[in-house]
Amino acid sequence: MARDDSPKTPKQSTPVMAQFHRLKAEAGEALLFFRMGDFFELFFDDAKVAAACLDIALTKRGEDRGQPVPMCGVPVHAAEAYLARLIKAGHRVAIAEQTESPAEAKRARGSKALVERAIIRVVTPGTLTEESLLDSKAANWLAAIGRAGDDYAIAAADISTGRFELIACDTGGLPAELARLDAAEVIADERIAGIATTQGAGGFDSMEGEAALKRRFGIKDLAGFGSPGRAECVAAGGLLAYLDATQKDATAHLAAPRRIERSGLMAIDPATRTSLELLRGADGSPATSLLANLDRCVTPGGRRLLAEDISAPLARLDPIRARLGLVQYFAEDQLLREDVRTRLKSLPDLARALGRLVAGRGSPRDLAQIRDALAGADDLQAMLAEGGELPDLLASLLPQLTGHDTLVAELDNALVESPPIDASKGGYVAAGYDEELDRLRELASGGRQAIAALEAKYREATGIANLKIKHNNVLGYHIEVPAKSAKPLMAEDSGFTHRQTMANAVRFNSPELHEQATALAEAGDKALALEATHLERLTALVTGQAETIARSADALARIDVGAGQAHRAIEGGWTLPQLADQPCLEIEGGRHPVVEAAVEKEGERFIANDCQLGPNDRLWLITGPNMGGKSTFLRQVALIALMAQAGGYVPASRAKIGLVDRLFSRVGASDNLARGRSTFMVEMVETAAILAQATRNSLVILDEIGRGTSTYDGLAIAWAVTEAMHDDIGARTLFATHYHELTRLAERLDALSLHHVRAKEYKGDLVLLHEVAEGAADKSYGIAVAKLAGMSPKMLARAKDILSRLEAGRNETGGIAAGLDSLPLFAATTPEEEPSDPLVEALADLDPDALTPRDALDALYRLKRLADDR
Ligand SMILES: Nc1ncnc2c1ncn2[C@@H]1O[C@H](COP(=O)(O)OP(=O)(O)OP(=O)(O)O)[C@@H](O)[C@H]1O
Repeated sequence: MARDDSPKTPKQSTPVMAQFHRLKAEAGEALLFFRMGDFFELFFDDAKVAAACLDIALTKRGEDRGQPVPMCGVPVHAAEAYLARLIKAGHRVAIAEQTESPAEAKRARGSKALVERAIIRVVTPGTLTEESLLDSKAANWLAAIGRAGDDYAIAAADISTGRFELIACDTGGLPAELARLDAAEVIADERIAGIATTQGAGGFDSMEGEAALKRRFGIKDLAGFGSPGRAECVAAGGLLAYLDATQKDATAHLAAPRRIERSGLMAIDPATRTSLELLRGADGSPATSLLANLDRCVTPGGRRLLAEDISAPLARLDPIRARLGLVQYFAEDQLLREDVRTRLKSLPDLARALGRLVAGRGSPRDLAQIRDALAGADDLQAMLAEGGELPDLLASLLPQLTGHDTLVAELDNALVESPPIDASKGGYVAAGYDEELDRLRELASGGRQAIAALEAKYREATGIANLKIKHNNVLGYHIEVPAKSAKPLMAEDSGFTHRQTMANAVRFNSPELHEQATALAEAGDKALALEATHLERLTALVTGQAETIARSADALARIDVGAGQAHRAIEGGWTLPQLADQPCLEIEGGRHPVVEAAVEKEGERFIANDCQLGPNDRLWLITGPNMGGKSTFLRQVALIALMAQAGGYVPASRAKIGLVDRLFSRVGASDNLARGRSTFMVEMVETAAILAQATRNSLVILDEIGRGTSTYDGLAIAWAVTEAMHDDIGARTLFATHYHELTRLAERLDALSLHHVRAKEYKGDLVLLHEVAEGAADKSYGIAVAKLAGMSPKMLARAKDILSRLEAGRNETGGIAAGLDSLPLFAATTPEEEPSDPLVEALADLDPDALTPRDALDALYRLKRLADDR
């Protein structure tokens, strides 16, 4: 007999396993959390994956179709923490809940009935709303990519706050837009080269998308949304279908879509974002980013908005000036600024509380957060309105902070001061709000008193001093006495009914207790049910005003960013930038905020530098020793332009920024981490992208491009890139290089000028001055930097020897650029300081006629030592 036919290994699954298989088929690739009582269980491969990821025990649960069933589980009350880890590790999780209680199942379908289960939600990285799963400082975008012919578009939603954006772009623009959003999850229904996406849930169709948008927002025509194009409708269709598929019956919170006009924003590609360390430092940590350095916001909403401002600086004068006007208003009035910040600090996260309520996952505490935040917004409005002449942006924000008086009053009357997150135990509706509820609560509390009185009465009647009335989930209320005193109560006519005998105690019931307990439970149940209806009604009241509440949340966030930026500007002694619409860039006393903070922490001073780029001098070629500060200078110029266009003050004593349409920052191969492709290849691809996209109005930072290949190839590429940048593109460009040969380009290219970071040798040691000066560097000081780094004297001596041979060879042949023309190397420059030679200096200092024989011998030893040092 074949093994499968044995009665012990039935081919059919048990009913519960059959139910599991059905739900697992529905969940697809998502891990299935299968609710069984107090646990979410995972089976088969899901169990293996989850056990490994969560570091929990993998067990077995009998057999299914002849095969053992691997299983692991997490307790329901702690599920959120486990979910967080699975989501972080990139998994999606389908939650299958029991949709009826075991008692209901029995009542409906008999004693052996299986409890109904259904997937109530698929938790994915882009569709989170729970506070504990989200980063309060960052938006949480789900992005869907749509395509119609050659046009692409992104539909992006952050359902934790209800933001919804439609962005039209070409394939080339996709990575930049996704990088701006820093999306938690990207879905598509086809593969898109270079972008990691997961499969959506269908709906990627322009007609379907249009219909879904109309249905969702109850409109007849999309003209009100700025008539999104076909690709945008495809993307929106995919996004809405995915939200429906993951949220099931709950509706995700979405405001009307905002079409993002990319021309209104400074374009910044992913490589530039990484290189400028906007949201994460080079070590990947947010703590060392530009954002962390700038962030003085006091609300989570403000922090999220600042991150967006930094990720998407503006490229139009008026809106930038509006933001700057707000910052200036707060910068110039310290008392007002502090008052605003103190008030904001105490406010809850309005946008996210609203997101949870609209998504159907709201709690009584979320309602109280709405109440407190809206009341605070109203007070803030009243205070700010007294301020006389207001900057335009603030004047337009103030009305958005008010208008919720009735709602606030209702929530105020209805809720206790600090209601719980868990609604199941009640206690969140305030006393005095509902007479019926008060009556039921009184009954319940009267019942508890009556039970306490009963306990006293029984003690007295039985003479058992430690008789107790207790409560548990199995027996409900019962009387418990020590085993040794139980005998009289066991008698037929004692008035007590025996329920349970334990090792040390015996439990009883009595008709009186039963009656009181039933009354108590009924009153309690009714009170709970009544509170639940209030919760539902109040939630509906709030979600009915979701749009205006979301607007209040946005206004609070903008005010927080304005005041926070002002605070940071005052702290750092920053300046209000001037914006212009010609391609100029004038920075006096510019600083790199993050490096400055790091340098100051070490007790040193950061050296401020100027930069002047304009039509006649738009390409700076910067040379100088390693560690001299070239990269810092380049990045600080880029950051100042970015911070100004994000609408904030800048770390400089004066700054005039001609609007930058696109910002590029590239770091040479050897400074970059390998990302699968050869680093040199990455560098070339990225440089090609700059040459293809940069315009006259762009700002380009090139840091040692061309270094990752052979010297000749590298120089040739750097040379050609510089020429193309100068002649064809005309973007404002800063190019740091170690190829001193490039400085010869200054002879031919009118708008190119030479600069260097200063250094000098003092008594054989290199001193880095971190000062940017005109002209090219006199030499590269590589060996001196190696000495600073602690390389051994023997190694250094050998390197010096090799260097002098190489240089001799170069002089004979005319150097590596000999073939280009007959100009001598570094012809454009006059070295600022002759390199000093300690041996020559010591010799020059000697006056042989004035020496005693003893001095002469000492001098000889000294000279010998200096010669050895060389
Ligand atoms: N303006 C400045 N004032 C004070 N210290 C500075 C300044 N600029 C840079 N530094 C310090 O010098 C270090 C090196 O700077 P940076 O990386 O910009 O040099 P670099 O010239 O680009 O070097 P490399 O060519 O090796 O990449 C910084 O980490 C910082 O500590």
